[in-house]
Amino acid sequence: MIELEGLTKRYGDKLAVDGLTFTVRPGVVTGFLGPNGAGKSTTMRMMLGLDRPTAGDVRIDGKHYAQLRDPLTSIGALLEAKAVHGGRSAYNHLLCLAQSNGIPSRRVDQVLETVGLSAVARKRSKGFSLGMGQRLGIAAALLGDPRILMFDEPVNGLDPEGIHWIRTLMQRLAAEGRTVFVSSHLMSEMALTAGHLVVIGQGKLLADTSMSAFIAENSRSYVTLRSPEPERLRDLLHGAGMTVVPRADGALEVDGGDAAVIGELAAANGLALHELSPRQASLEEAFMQLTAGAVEYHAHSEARGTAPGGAPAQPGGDGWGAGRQAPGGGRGKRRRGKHRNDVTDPDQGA
Ligand SMILES: Nc1ncnc2c1ncn2[C@@H]1O[C@H](COP(=O)(O)OP(=O)(O)OP(=O)(O)O)[C@@H](O)[C@H]1O
Repeated sequence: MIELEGLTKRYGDKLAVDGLTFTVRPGVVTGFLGPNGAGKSTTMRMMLGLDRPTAGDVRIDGKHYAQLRDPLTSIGALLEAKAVHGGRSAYNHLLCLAQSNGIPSRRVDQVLETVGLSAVARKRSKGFSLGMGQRLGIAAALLGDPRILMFDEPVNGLDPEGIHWIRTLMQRLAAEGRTVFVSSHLMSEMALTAGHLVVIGQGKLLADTSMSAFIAENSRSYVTLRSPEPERLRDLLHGAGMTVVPRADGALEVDGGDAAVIGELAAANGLALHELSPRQASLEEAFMQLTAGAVEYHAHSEARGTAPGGAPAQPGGDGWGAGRQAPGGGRGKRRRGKHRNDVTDPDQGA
């Protein structure tokens, strides 16, 4: 396990990490999410003893990183893909790491095989592509066969095959009962990879929950309907206590009722439906809702006419429809000029 308690890091005036308390557990891939500058890399660096906390504590299986005897056998990490001496071959890079960490040299060939670099093992890593560099970094993380693995943006710059490979590897490592902690900005990828999420914003913990609960709690789900008699349908659903918002394209969006109930109600009242689609919110939509108030660098070119996740905006202006509030107590509303490092796009005249 990785246990953080009140973990805090201050750089001058900047509180980069602000009292984080959470536990990363084995057996599941835990995604670590947050907008740019939220403090993810700083947190990971403190976990690895590369930065000293201003306050609080982080323990790896109950110990501080500095107390681990052969750290690579307890925790493996990919922080920066190309943190490798370019003149060295992949094999020699890994061999040096193995020798300085009491790891048998046969592990070098094993991990090269695992990451698919055996054929280029004797070549200088200077000529490696971004993807090969990522694979070498992952090989180093796996070298000590650690029970805990940590990856900072592992799929950055990878092609679809590489992304798929990393996803499968992480899930396999978690299925073996290891602790897998991974940061990424690729929400669609994270949604496929992680079972648990830790989300931070401006250094503070915003969520520590399962993927499904996170999406359910931080996004709105609704049913989209189309009917040749939209007004009759709207009155019927209103009468049943549902909130109905007509869309500009003629569809109705319904909160507060599930598709089966709506379909049966329409049938019982002789109303034809041309569409009845429950809408499952995406991780990206939920993430944007939760973190909108914690975004440090925020462009002002707001997409007018679409809500996060692509739902058309209502005349109410915030994309959630008149009279409704975004989940999370309205944190989802974008407010101009609230954030310290707001970037104003002069072309937008904001
Ligand atoms: N060495 C440092 N000196 C001063 N400020 C720093 C230093 N390292 C990080 N920061 C600041 O701390 C904050 C958190 O940075 P960090 O890199 O941890 O965020 P992040 O969540 O990893 O961001 P990103 O997603 O953009 O990689 C940022 O405001 C950053 O500018």
